[in-house]
Parts: sequence; structure tokens; C-alpha cells
Amino acid sequence: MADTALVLAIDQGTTSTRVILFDQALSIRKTAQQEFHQHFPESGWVEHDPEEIWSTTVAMCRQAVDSAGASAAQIAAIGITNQRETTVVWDKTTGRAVYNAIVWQDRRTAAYCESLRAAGYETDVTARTGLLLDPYFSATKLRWILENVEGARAQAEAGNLLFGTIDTYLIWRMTGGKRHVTDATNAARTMLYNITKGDWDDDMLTLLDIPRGMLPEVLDCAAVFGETEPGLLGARAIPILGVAGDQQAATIGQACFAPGMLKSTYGTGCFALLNTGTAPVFSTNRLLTTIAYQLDDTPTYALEGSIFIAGAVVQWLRDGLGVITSAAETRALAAKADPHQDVIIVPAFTGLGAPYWNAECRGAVYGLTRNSGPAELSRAALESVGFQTRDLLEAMMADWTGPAGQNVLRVDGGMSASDPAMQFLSDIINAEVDRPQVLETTALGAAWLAGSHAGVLPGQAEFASNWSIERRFSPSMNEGARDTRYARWKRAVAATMQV
Ligand SMILES: Nc1ncnc2c1ncn2[C@@H]1O[C@H](COP(=O)(O)OP(=O)(O)O)[C@@H](O)[C@H]1O
Ligand SMILES: O=P(O)(O)OC[C@H](O)CO
Repeated sequence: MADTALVLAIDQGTTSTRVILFDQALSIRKTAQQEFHQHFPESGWVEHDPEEIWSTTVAMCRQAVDSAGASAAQIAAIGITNQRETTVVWDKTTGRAVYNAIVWQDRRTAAYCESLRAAGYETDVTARTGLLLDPYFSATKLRWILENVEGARAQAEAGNLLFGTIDTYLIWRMTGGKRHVTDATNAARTMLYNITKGDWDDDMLTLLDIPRGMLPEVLDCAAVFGETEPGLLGARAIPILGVAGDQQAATIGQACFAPGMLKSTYGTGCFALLNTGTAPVFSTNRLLTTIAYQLDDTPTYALEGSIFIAGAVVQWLRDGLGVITSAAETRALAAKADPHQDVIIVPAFTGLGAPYWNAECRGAVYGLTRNSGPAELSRAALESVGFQTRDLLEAMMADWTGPAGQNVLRVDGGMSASDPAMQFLSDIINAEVDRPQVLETTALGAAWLAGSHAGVLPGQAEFASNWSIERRFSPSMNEGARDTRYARWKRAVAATMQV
């Protein structure tokens, strides 16, 4: 193992592209980050420009390497982690996308999903893919492009168009069009992949009328995905050896390798994943079944709860209401909130995700008085994330009969920096909440996949034993208060869904 070996992790997220250079001690040498444009062409539609995703990725890779004073020769491997489900279709000759990337948040296929549900398909779709019939996933977005972009269906049937999630699109570009591949975790988010058979599902392809030839080859998370075109990051071709969807990469970065271990990532939204081992657990409580990671041809499954608004509620206080100027201000404001007021925000700005899956309802604030102000709203915003997490964990625990892990929730993501939010979370779920030293767990997971496959980072057991805690939050709320407050939240959600 050369001392100089570095691993480059690309974290292509919903709002920004981040590239982190790790050394062999898994310390961060350099981070480069750039936001890109969000396009909202119609109500409920969200798109990204694939060229901008590509250009920010190349620019941030170069910036991270250059500003670290490193050279391509020192980079042993590249790992990629990405916003999941977001769908790109491109022409395999020109490399140009035929339409913008349709983002995971986009709801344009809601009516089509509803028609499939009304026709009785949901149970079968869930049995095959682990997912629910929701516009969130790639399949109906891909179908929309084939139906609505002029000439796309004919081109696809002639074998000229390719489909990919963002990992696949980036690898295609990075390898100069030589490799059309994805990993099992990203495949599992398309609603076209049979998660128990480990292959694209022909019945799903028939149902949605999608040509199989458009789909990438599916590999393990640590595998040879290709190598960069010389010139992209210096003269040397660099191998791409690790890929996982961002929430799965965070599960890996949090070393949740044993059944019963649970992580929750608080970024724009919140995604909680419970490792359920090598056999899938199918939810009876409206959670998703997904692949946490696949190594050595063996999938490890997870139950997933997806909340669409977590840190975004704090952004709304800042950008929508203008009552704060930075997210961190919520800490001091929440501490000043009147303890006699019980303001509740149900942040259903784009409907509610798991376990409610209500696309139609919209947000609400309850319990306002003449004295309610920025302090009470800040506290309510931070608490809304704890309440929503409890909803997820209640559903998970109802589904899960395996070992309880350590009855600990490992947290990460930008909002996990908020001490009051994490303390309330611990209080309302009545469990320990552990915040790790490295909060960039998503990039860390991708780096570990690539670096361990390259032989420059430790194996799974040593990686897990190196995971270290920065702070543990323990529950301090009494049971009566916890029950009263959670019951009020449930009433607030019920009322919000009725309006
Ligand atoms: N100190 C803080 N207190 C509360 N929320 C925070 C704090 N710092 C960041 N956030 C929230 O975290 C989110 C950013 O987290 P990040 O992991 O970068 O998200 P993403 O990857 O989804 O863009 C923002 O929505 C922001 O409002
Ligand atoms: O880009 P993020 O961090 O908001 O994550 C998005 C998720 O992968 C969507 O499923």
C-alpha cells in the first residue's frame, strides 16, 4: 500500500455536486462543491440539465485534485454516489440527452401511477421491486420520456437510446461511452429491477413498455465499472471501482453492516435505512424494501423510510419566510421559544412521503398564538423532523422482527449538525442518537467501496471498527410528555391530510 494513495469520491446530489478526496487514513484531504440549477417547468415538475451535472462533476473533480496539490497518478480509485431515481435518456452515438434529467422529486407521472394502482398492479409491483407505485421512482419517468419526446420511442426500439440513473450517466461520460453500467442499489430504485431475482424484471418492462436494450448492466457496489478517459483528470486513466445510491452509501459510511443497524440522513429530505440482512423484508406498513449494498454477488437488503422535507423546512424559514438568515440560527431561536406554546409544523410542502404517501396534501402550521414568532417556528421546524422520524421508526419496528441492533440511530447529513434537533429526535423516539466524527458519510461510503476494492483501504470489519462517534444524544423527555406530544403530532398529520 503506497502512502500516497488517494481515493476520489463523487457525491452527485440533488442540489449540488460535491467531490471529496480521502487519504488512506480516511481523512478528508479536500472538498470541492458546486450548486447547479433546478428547473421547474411546470407545477410539480423538477428537472436538471444533464450537461450541467456533467460539467460540475468534471470541474469539482479537477478542483479537488488541484487544490489538494495532488496528481491523478496518486488517485487509486474513484467512487461514485448519487441522487437516486433521477432519470436520464441519451443517444448512444452522440452522447446527448434527449430530454432533461427528470428528478426524483418530480410528480408528473402521478396520474399514470394512480391508473396502475386502480388497475390493481401495486401488490405485484411491490413483490417484484420492493417499491410502491409512486412517481418517485425512475420507471414511469423513463416511460414519460419515451411517450413524450418526439421520436424517442422509435429511437429506443431501434437500439439507439440508453437509460441511466445519474451514476450510469456519469460513468458513460467518464469512460468516453465505453461502459453502460450501474450498481444493484441504483437498479433497485428504478422500479424495473427484481430485487430477489437480481435482474431486470421482464414483466415490469412489458407493463411499462420499456425496451430492455436501454438498460445498463448491473454490477456489485464494489466492482470494475470502467476507467476514466485519459485527459479527464490528467494523463492517467483512473479506475472507477465503487458505486452506490447516496442513501445506501451513507448506510455503508455509517458502517451499518449488521442486521438491525439503522441510520438516518438529514439533508434536504430524510432517508432512514434499516439493515435487514441477506433476505428481503417486505413491509406491511408502507415502507420500501431496497438493496442496502451488494458485495461478492450477495445483496444485503434494507427497509427504507423516505421523508421528502427535513432540512428543507429550515430553508423555508430562511428563504420563504425570511425569519432567519442562516440555518444555524435555529439553535439559539429554538432555545428562546415559549415553553407554554405548542406550535406544530407539518411540512407537507410536496405532500407526505413514508409512511403516508399522500401526494396531494400540503403543509400546515398548528397552535399559533399572537405571541408565536420566529423562535416558536424554529423550534417547530426542528421538531417536525423528529416527529417524522418517529413515524418511520414505528413503521419499521412493526415490520422488523430481527435483532434490535443496539437500539441506536446513527445520524448524518447537514441537519444532523443541529444539537436541538438531534436532542428532540432522541427524546421523541426514546432511543440513543449517535452522531459520527465524519458527517460526510455518503462520500465516505463511496470512497470505502472503491478504495477497499483497489486494496488501498481496509476491509469491512476494520472499516466498521474505525467508525467513531462525535456525540451521543440520550432521551431525557418523560414518558407522559413524549406520548402527549406525539399524539398531538399524529392529530396534526391527520388533519393536514383531510384538508
Ligand atoms: N445547523 C443547522 N441547523 C438546522 N438545519 C441545518 C443546519 N445546517 C444545515 N441544515 C440543513 O441541512 C440541509 C443541508 O444538508 P445537506 O446534507 O448538505 O443536504 P443535501 O445533500 O440534501 O443538499 C439544509 O436543508 C439545511 O437547512
Ligand atoms: O441528493 P439528496 O441527498 O437529497 O438524496 C436524494 C435521494 O437519493 C432521493 O432518493
